[in-house]
Amino acid sequence: MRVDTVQRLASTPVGWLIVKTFDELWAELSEKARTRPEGSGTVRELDAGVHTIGKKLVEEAAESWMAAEHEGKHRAAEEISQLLYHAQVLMIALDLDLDDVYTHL
Ligand SMILES: N=c1c2ncn([C@@H]3O[C@H](COP(=O)(O)OP(=O)(O)OP(=O)(O)O)[C@@H](O)[C@H]3O)c2ncn1[C@@H]1O[C@H](COP(=O)(O)O)[C@@H](O)[C@H]1O
Repeated sequence: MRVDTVQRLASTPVGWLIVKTFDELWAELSEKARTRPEGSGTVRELDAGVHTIGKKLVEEAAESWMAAEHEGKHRAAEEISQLLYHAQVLMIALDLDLDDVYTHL
């Protein structure tokens, strides 16, 4: 593990370690969309289009809900991370910036 990653590690309320923040994921996915590296699932998903991304988003929302009700908060956190990932992919597909969303918060 890289030294800067170790330095950023911190305990969370659910006892996990932070390895990537929302903003860091956004920067990474934006770069992938720009450079289109081979083997990137994000590039594959962007190429599949808004309909496919939207279905993944709804699927992860449902899995987050089910995990929250029946599988406990650790599993819910895992599913919510996937929900955030797919939300970011959908934003990139629509050429939305973070500020376009933040303005509604
Ligand atoms: N955080 C994610 C992430 N979350 C979810 N996914 C994708 O979404 C899929 C989850 O959907 P599925 O429900 O079908 O998968 P599953 O195996 O059934 O998992 P469960 O939902 O049942 O738990 C995963 O297989 C990944 O393809 C993600 N793909 C990528 N990332 C991040 O995005 C970065 C860039 O990824 P690439 O573009 O692939 O390089 C990576 O470094 C990761 O940090």
